[in-house]
Amino acid sequence: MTARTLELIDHGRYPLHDLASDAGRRFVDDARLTFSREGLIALEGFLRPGTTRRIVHHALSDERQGGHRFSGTSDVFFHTEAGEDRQTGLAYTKTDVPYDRISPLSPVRALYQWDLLLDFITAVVGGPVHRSADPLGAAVVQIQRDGDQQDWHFDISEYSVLLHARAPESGGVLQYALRSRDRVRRDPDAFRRITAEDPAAPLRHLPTASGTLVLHAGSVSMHRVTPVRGRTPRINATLTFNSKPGQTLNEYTRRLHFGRDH
Ligand SMILES: O=C(O)CCC(=O)C(=O)O
Ligand SMILES: [Fe+2]
Repeated sequence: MTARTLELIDHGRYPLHDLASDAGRRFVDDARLTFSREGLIALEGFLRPGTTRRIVHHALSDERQGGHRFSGTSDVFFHTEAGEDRQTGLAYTKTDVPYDRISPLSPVRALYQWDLLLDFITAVVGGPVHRSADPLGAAVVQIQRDGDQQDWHFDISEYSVLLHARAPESGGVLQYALRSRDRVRRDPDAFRRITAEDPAAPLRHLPTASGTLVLHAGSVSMHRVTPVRGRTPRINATLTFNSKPGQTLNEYTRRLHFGRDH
């Protein structure tokens, strides 16, 4: 299983099986530095082309059989802050395939269950991480078509790995405000500046590129996905992790994104 999972990635460039070697240590040191400076790392060409093709194939058939079309608004904190329901006011759309509807044959499942990926994340974030225990949101495949977008939010999970499988013709950029949670919670003006893309509160941008693995700390950096444009859908998988075992989403978020609670 592990040997075969290794073949899903470019392990010559990204030696997840050999982190104790000189090359492995250099790779982790670089990733750790970038993660602490930028709040995320993006490993281009991490997935082999055959892997992204298989993710796309399963995403499109899983979408037909178990995809949930979301259309609406949400609280940027997903109800994790008592007494808060902070909305940008934007109605947005996207389609999610929840974990229990992702094909067992999709590489997304093999990669989520792969212990070497867990070891790599642990090394980069500097402490043990665990897979989510959420039956629906632990790992999600997202399909975004022309006009779809995800509004500003903070993730409930501490860490997300994003697997970019297909890039759209344009749009579909991950924008984030580095370590903005405390600022946004305390200061409505900070929130307004970020969502208005005020140059005084500079945002970081990450376009979608097929094959890239992104690791980000989405619970502390407010982020969104800009509107996708064109006929090619954006296809992305989100795998979630926490420093504590047994963590889940909440009912609000499950109902919002999957239309059901279990
Ligand atoms: O699709 C992405 O790049 C990010 C999605 C996201 O923010 C999320 O699933 O919470
Ligand atoms: Fe997110």
